[in-house]
Amino acid sequence: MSNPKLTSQIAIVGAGDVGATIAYSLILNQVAADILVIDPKEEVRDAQIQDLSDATFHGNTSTRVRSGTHKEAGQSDIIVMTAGAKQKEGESRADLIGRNKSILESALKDMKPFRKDAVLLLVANPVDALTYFAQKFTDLPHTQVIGSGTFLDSARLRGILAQKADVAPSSIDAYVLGEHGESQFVAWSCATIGGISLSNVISNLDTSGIAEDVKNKATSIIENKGVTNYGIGAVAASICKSVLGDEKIVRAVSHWQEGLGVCLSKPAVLGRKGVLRTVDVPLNSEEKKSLEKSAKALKEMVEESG
Ligand SMILES: NC(=O)C1=CN([C@@H]2O[C@H](COP(=O)(O)OP(=O)(O)OC[C@H]3O[C@@H](n4cnc5c(N)ncnc54)[C@H](O)[C@@H]3O)[C@@H](O)[C@H]2O)C=CC1
Ligand SMILES: CC(=O)C(=O)O
Repeated sequence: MSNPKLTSQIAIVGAGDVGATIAYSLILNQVAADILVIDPKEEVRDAQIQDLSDATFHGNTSTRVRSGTHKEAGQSDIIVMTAGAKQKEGESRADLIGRNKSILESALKDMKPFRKDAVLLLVANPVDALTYFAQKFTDLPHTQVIGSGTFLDSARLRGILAQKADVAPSSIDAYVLGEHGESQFVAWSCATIGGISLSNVISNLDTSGIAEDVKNKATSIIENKGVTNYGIGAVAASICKSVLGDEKIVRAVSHWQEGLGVCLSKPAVLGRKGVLRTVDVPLNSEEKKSLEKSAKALKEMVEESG
């Protein structure tokens, strides 16, 4: 069935496993009229476009998928940056910074000038550092340059808690905050199920074990299949939908933190202008220290990358 309301254009920069899965999720969820796919590997790009187009011939016939240039990407409503190297076994997200920072800088240079209301969504890793650099490399307002951050980790956390409490994940409000990486932490003190404090619903929760499982989930998937693509596909498409629909949904995404001098994840209200505002959840003193530790780790990562 066609959707006459679809008018927006989303550019997917990087047509590898993650870029293609995000595009697929955008098609299934009928988020945009046009999806531009940009990748210097033309054969891979064109094959992904042909395959993705097959998904638009039944059900969602309103979305067109085509190849584009970096310049065209800069004129899109949303630009999703997945271009870059992914972790090989034994590598951390932080190990990718040198390679992915240069790819980011050259890709963004080729996209200029940006449409004034464009929202730039960083997905490539290390996502918090790349969000910081994308803000430096463009003249877009900081609020329009965001990273998928710990939205994915928070979804993983909700999945575990939902199983333990035997409730739907959507009834759980629980966040992983800070870096999408080693220094992330769970804000246990403000986690709720159906509005009730988590500790009143589930007793004897192994909080440190769960936090470790969430942190290590990507590594264990990558060890066995070489990539994580479906979780981020759903998460990135959901951010795009919230932005284009000006939905004002609250999600933990990476964005500029004035007081800390880095980009990291805190819950934020998402709308057409990107991050409309940060939601400062009340953290206990231990969690406040974890947030500062995460900011320090990210600052060092950014400084060491030159
Ligand atoms: N933020 C998150 O939660 C997640 C982030 N990722 C990250 O996403 C990134 C991409 O992962 P995959 O798609 O699996 O990698 P991939 O290797 O399958 O695809 C990357 C693509 O980027 C392309 N590329 C390189 N330079 C480019 C440029 N200047 N312009 C356009 N395209 C360019 C490559 O040709 C390649 O096709 C990695 O950094 C990975 O760590 C992956 C999963 C989750
Ligand atoms: C690869 C990655 O960042 C993730 O799946 O969380």
